[in-house]
Order: sequence, then structure tokens, then C-alpha cells
Amino acid sequence: MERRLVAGVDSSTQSCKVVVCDADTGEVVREGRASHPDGSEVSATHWWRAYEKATSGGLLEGVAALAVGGQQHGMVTLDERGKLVRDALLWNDTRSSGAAEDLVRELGGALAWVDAVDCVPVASFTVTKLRWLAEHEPDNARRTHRVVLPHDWLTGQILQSRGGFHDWTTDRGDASGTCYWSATTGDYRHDLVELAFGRQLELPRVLGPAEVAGRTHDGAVVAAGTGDNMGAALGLGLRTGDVAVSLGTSGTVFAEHDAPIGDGNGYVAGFASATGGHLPLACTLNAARVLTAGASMLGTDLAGLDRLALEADPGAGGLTLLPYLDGERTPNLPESTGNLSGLTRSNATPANLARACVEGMLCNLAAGVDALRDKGIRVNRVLLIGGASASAAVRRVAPQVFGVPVVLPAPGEYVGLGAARQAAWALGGTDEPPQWDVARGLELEPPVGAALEAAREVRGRYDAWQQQVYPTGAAG
Ligand SMILES: Nc1ncnc2c1ncn2[C@@H]1O[C@H](COP(=O)(O)OP(=O)(O)O)[C@@H](O)[C@H]1O
Ligand SMILES: O=C(CO)[C@@H](O)[C@H](O)COP(=O)(O)O
Repeated sequence: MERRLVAGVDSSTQSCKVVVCDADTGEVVREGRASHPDGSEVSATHWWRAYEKATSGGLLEGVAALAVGGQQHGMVTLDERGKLVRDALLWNDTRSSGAAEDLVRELGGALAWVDAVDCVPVASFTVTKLRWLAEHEPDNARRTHRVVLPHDWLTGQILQSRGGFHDWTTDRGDASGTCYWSATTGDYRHDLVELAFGRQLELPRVLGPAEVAGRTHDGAVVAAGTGDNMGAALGLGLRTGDVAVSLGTSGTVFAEHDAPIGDGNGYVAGFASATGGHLPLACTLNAARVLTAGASMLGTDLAGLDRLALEADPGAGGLTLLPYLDGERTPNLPESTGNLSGLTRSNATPANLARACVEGMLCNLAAGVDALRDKGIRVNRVLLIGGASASAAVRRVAPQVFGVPVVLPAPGEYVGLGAARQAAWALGGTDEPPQWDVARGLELEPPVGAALEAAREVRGRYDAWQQQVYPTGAAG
């Protein structure tokens, strides 16, 4: 019997990755990728070019269904004819941090937002970018007729180019990152769009988890797609007690959950999952690129940084790095910078600096794991994914910093796999997504005895320094 093929696209911050899989088993049969330009303000046309390059050479031949997982939150503005008004402002663009503060105050505080959409706006969220646009670019704001997200736009482009476009669509997962759609009620909050932008905008139709966005002229199904983290959760098949930590451009910590999270501190955002439930998530702006920056500071590459970090003892000889190189979102410190403490003549070695980069990046994420735990999420183990999970030093330090077993799923593009699984689900029209096995790779145990004490000291020193430099509250 000929096998049915499905494809999943991960249109993320740094690149576009496409996996073609067997629809019944999830086995990957072909892969393609292409880079995106750097920056936090990017023309969406680059995503389309990267998608075309990644799928060139017949990559999608015989594919019966596909779906797009995309970087969350980006503001893509369209005019009345569906043309791009300006470059997209991405999730990691912090220019709307003042707008976020204003919006929180205007609605009546953080709890009012949690009540409305289970999230407290920070600069990453689309609603704050709308306010920034209205305030700073009145001409572009006037021309803006519709706002969509990166995965919505790419899904629309695919359908337009292959003859099956009817309407702009999104899904629950990505819609929940706008701050004007509620995962609790499943409805848009048009009043919040009006609050942010001063008038209403056309918004994409929110599809259910296995709904079809359209069919191409040759009959391929284009599924709803979703945000990249929701895609990764579907690709990993997260179970109760599993917390995923993704080390890409962003660092994310998330888990499947059956209820809104209600975090008035704004540390954990109450997103929706791609399966109809909830996906509480904490996100940092600083993950894999802290290591790239560390390597470049040390005049080496990522392999060199790994070698150095593995030479140093836990605690980096007393060095502690707050890794806020791009400002920070969680904690909400958009104006913050990286900060190194504890430097002496005797510990000033490349090895200690390399280790401090790895420990600092992971301690920042461990605070996210703690925040999920504090909100009642069971943390039996951490599943580590994303580009920087390939680092040997990260694999050594992660169980020490997280303090629970760390599972490294077999290397794979889990966002793309999740999108492909969603495509197979929409193709099959079943109640549940198809059962695909996720090959579990290594399982790393947390330290015990003296090593546990040393690990606790690293976390303790990080938390103390964090509070000293940026006492709870905003930076700047
Ligand atoms: N062995 C490695 N050690 C550390 N970082 C790595 C390694 N391999 C890849 N990376 C980093 O992973 C990042 C890309 O990860 P990815 O999850 O694809 O990010 P994104 O989804 O944000 O585009 C890049 O910043 C890259 O430098
Ligand atoms: O803003 C978030 C999550 O809320 C980010 O996780 C983006 O979705 C970008 O993801 P990567 O490109 O880093 O994977």
C-alpha cells in the first residue's frame, strides 16, 4: 500500500524548517531548511522566500496535507487588498514595552487582563504592538485593515499560491498569544483591540484543532497550523508531569494543562494548546544566542564554548551571569542588560566565563520551571529541545539547574513534527491526533549528595544576584 505523506513547517525566528512524514507513523522521510534574516522587524516576504527555498526540489511531492507552526505574537499588518502595510514586528521586539505598561494600567491592572485573556501584556504580545503602531505610525495605522500572525500569513500565502485561499485563518494556540483572544472563552475580545488600536480591525477566523484552513487546487489539505511552542507540544506528545524546555532564539518552558493558569504576576502566560486544552508558558528572550554571544566574546565557536564550559567546575568559580543580553521578557525587564558578577583575578578564566554563560541561561529558564510548579503544574521531568539542546555543556548543566530528570528526545524538529501531526489529524478527520511514537533519547538524572548542594548553591547565588540587580519590578 502506498504510504500517505504529510508535511510540517516550522517558520521560526532564525529559519524555516520543513519535515515530510509518513502520516500513519510520523517517520520523517524528507527534510528541508532555509535561513531567515536577523532582526526583530522583518518583512514577511522573507518567510515566504525561505519557505519556497526549503521546499524546493520537489520536497512536497506527494504530500497530501501540510500545516505551519510559526513564531508566536508577530504583528503582520495587511491593507484592504491584503498587501503588507509594513515589516512585521516580532515577538522579540521590545519597543512596545511602554505600550504594554499603559495597556495594563488602562484596563485596571494585571488581574483585569488575566480575567479577560489569562495573560498580562508584555512587549512581545501582539496587542501592545498594535498600540505602538497607532501611536507612532499613524499613516501605517490608517492603512491597516487586518492584523494576522506569522503562521496565519504563511498559511494564507501557501493557499493563495496554490489556488485554495478563501479567508484568513488562525488557530486557538496562536490566537491566545495576541492578548485579544481568550483561551478560557474561545472568543475574541474586540474591546481590547479597540482599547489598543482605537478602532476595530479584521481578525482571522479561529479554527479548531483538526479543522482545515483550505485545500489547494490539487487537493492537498492545508490544516490550521499553530504557534511554534504549541506545535512542539503536539510533536512531543507531552503527558502529565512533562515540562518542555525549548532552547531556541527564545527559551520557553511549557506544559499541557486542562484549565486557565491565572498568573497575576504575568510570569506564566495562559496560552491555548493545539489540541483544544491549555498551554501555560514562560518565555525568555535569551537562550541559544547567549551561547553564541559567549563564544564570540571568547573568540571561539559553539564547540569551543562547550569544551571550555565542560572544563570548569559547577558554579564557574563564583561567576554569575544574568543573561539579559536582549533585554528580558520573563522576568519583565525590557530595558535590562547582561550582568556578570563575582569576577576576581583568580576566577577570570575562559572556562569559567563559558560555564557562567551556560549556567546563567539555564538558571533563567529554571525560574520559569519554578513558576509553572508554583501554579500547580506537576514537574516530573523536563524534556529538552531546540537548537541549543545539542550542546554537551547544556546537557551536563541542565539536570543540575532543573533538579529533576532531564529527557533528551531523539534529535528532531519537534515544531515541524507537531505541525505535520496536526496535518495528519486534519487529513484523517479523526477525534484524536494520530498516535506517533516519540523516540526518547538520553535520560539524565539530577545530582545527589554534595553535587546536589553545589547545584543548589548555583541557583541560590543566581537568584540572589538577580534580586540585587533587578529587585522585583522593572529595570531602568
Ligand atoms: N551545538 C549547539 N550548541 C549551542 N547552540 C546551538 C547548537 N546547535 C545549534 N545551536 C543554536 O540553536 C539556535 C537555533 O535553534 P532553533 O531551535 O532552530 O531556534 P529558532 O526556533 O528560534 O529559530 C541557533 O542560535 C544556534 O546557534
Ligand atoms: O514568543 C515566544 C513564545 O511566547 C517565542 O517562543 C516565539 O514563539 C519564538 O520562538 P523561537 O523562534 O525562539 O522558537
